Amino acid sequence: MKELSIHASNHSYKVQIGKGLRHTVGSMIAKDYSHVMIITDSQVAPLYLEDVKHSLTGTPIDTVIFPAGEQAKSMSQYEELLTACIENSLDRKSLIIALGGGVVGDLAGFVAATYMRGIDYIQMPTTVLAHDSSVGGKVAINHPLGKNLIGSFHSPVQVLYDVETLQTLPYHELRSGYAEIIKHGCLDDPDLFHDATSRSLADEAITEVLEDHLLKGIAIKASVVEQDEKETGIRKYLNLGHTLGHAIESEAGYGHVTHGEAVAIGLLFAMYVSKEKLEASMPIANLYAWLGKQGYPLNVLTHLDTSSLVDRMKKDKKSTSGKVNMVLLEELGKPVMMEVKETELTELLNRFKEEVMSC
Ligand SMILES: NC(=O)c1ccc[n+]([C@@H]2O[C@H](COP(=O)([O-])OP(=O)(O)OC[C@H]3O[C@@H](n4cnc5c(N)ncnc54)[C@H](O)[C@@H]3O)[C@@H](O)[C@H]2O)c1
Ligand SMILES: O=C(O)C(=O)C[C@@H](O)[C@H](O)[C@H](O)COP(=O)(O)O
Ligand SMILES: [Zn+2]
Repeated sequence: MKELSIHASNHSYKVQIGKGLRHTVGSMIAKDYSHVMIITDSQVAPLYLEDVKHSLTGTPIDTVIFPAGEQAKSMSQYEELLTACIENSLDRKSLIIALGGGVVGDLAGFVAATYMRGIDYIQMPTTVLAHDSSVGGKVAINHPLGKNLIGSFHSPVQVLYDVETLQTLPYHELRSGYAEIIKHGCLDDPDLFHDATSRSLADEAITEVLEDHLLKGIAIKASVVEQDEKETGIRKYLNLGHTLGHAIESEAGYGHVTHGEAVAIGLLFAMYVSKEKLEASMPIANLYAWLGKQGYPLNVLTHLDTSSLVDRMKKDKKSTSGKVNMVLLEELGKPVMMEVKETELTELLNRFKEEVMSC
């Protein structure tokens, strides 16, 4: 098992990564709790819920299963989960376990952040993408007008990543999660970027390097969130590719394009803007070709209206007074924040659609 410690403002927590951890959760939890509520989704539950439940002995356990998918990060689903907490008499000494991908982590984490003004929760990620979402304490639900607009910072008390669960992950979800690995490579590890984008994700051999890529991604994320937990400075860099990515997700309708698929297009756009505004040398053609070969749905952008996307980008959490701030790259491994004016953004997005996305 691999382990690293993250120092959050209120507490430190361990990220433990290994095979079969779902069978030993009970003995790995550091504290006694009055109640444990496992929150998971309808696809993960039949695969792993019993294993986790079985490992927890001696504490009353409740389980809540919600329909899988991005649409669950909604007000109505959030309210249902809070109702389940109240009906099951969870108290301030209770623990929530978020068993699943980023949707479960963000939603259950937001419930934990707000129920009785905040109770403990453990992240048990089961997707590649959740190497990112389970670390750092950002929890949120979506609003029809924008991604993750309702949320909080609430760090987990532990992250238990059973990488054996990734064996059942469908290929398109593995691919989706790789967008965040590539993002972490762009931000702080060009070798990781080059290594990941020189492989075929459909190849069986990816499982041999996957754990290494996940560990590298987690280490980069951990280092950033330790330095800037509440995103007043360098944490904004973790949003590389998300200014357009989030706009695509909400404009297309949550769940029509996965988070990772949208971020992949957003990464290409961030590279394009970096090339145009900073004269940065960016591997745009290589990344575009690699994403296409892996089957990322790159054509979704052509069906989305530029001015609607720009309006959505103006509502991004990094924007101030409607001014869009994007994370750009001076070179791979060197992120920088930059304001992009509305007219320029519209022009760049139109040119990006024509020059890059219609090849
Ligand atoms: N909080 C953060 O820092 C952060 C970071 C990145 C992304 N996110 C959020 O994460 C979400 C995306 O997460 P995701 O891609 O994990 O999506 P997800 O949680 O919807 O999981 C993707 C699909 O895979 C299924 N699944 C999960 N684990 C499985 C397994 N082991 N085997 C088979 N099927 C499995 C799920 O049921 C779902 O259908 C987005 O809402 C995004 O905004 C948050
Ligand atoms: O942890 C962060 O900070 C990130 O930006 C990581 C992103 O991959 C993630 O999608 C995050 O949820 C986006 O945050 P948001 O503040 O733009 O909603
Ligand atoms: Zn993301």
